[in-house]
Amino acid sequence: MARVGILGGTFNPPHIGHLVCAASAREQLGLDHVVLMPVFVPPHKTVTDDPGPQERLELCRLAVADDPGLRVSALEVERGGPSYTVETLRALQDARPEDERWFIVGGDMAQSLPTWREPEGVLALATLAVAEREGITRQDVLDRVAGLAGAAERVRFFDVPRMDLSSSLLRRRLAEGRTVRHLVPAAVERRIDERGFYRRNPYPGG
Ligand SMILES: Nc1ncnc2c1ncn2[C@@H]1O[C@H](COP(=O)(O)OP(=O)(O)OP(=O)(O)O)[C@@H](O)[C@H]1O
Ligand SMILES: O=C(O)c1ccc[n+]([C@@H]2O[C@H](COP(=O)([O-])O)[C@@H](O)[C@H]2O)c1
Repeated sequence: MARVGILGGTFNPPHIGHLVCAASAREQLGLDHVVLMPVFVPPHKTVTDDPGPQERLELCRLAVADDPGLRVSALEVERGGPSYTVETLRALQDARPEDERWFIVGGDMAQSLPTWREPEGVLALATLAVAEREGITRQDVLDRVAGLAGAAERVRFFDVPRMDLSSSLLRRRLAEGRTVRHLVPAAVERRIDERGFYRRNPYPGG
C-alpha cells in the first residue's frame, strides 16, 4: 500500500510553485510520492502557446529530476482527449487498488470541483488535498463543495508558502523577452531557451 499524491495540471510550463506545492503536500500529508500528471487537454481552460502535450510532459520530467519524492505520469497525455480527473483516478485505482490516493489542487481549482465531471466520483476515488492559494480561504472552498457527498471526509487542506506565480505569468515574461531564471528549475529554463518556447519571436530573422 502506498500513499500517493497526484498533482494534475497543464504545466505550460511547470514552475517552482508546482514543485513547492507537490513537496509541501508530500511532507504534510505523509505521502510516499507525488506524481505530476500533465493533461492532454485541460477540461476547463484553453491552452495558449502550447508547445504540445509531449513537450509539457518532457518539461515536467526535467522539473522533477532532482527530487526522488516527485514523479511524472504520461497517463493523461497517452489517453488523449479532455483529461477528466475521474477517468484518471479510475485508471489508477484499477492498476493499483491497494494504494490510497490524494488529488492535489490549488484553492482556485478546488472551488470549481462542483463543475467537474462526476465530482462525487472524484471524492470517492481520492481525498482532495487543497493548497491555499491567491487569498482563497478554507471556508470559501468548503462552502463551494459542501453539497457534494463525501466532502466532509474527503477534503483536506495543507499549507504552501504563498508564491504569486503561475504559468501564465511565466509565458508573459518569456513573450516579453524577460528571464524566468529561478522561477523554473534550471533544466526547464534550458529547454525553453533551446527550443524557443513561449518567445514571441523565437527564431530571429527566420
Ligand atoms: N504558485 C502556485 N502555488 C500553489 N499551487 C499552484 C501554483 N501554481 C499552480 N498551482 C496549482 O497547480 C495545479 C496545476 O496548475 P496549472 O498547471 O494549471 O498551472 P497555473 O500556473 O495555474 O497555469 P496557468 O497560469 O496557465 O493557468 C493547479 O491545481 C494549481 O492550482
Ligand atoms: O475532471 C474535470 O472535470 C476537471 C475539470 C477541471 C480541472 N480538472 C483537473 O484539475 C487539474 C488542474 O487543472 P488546470 O486547468 O489548472 O490545469 C488538472 O489535472 C485537470 O485535469 C479536472
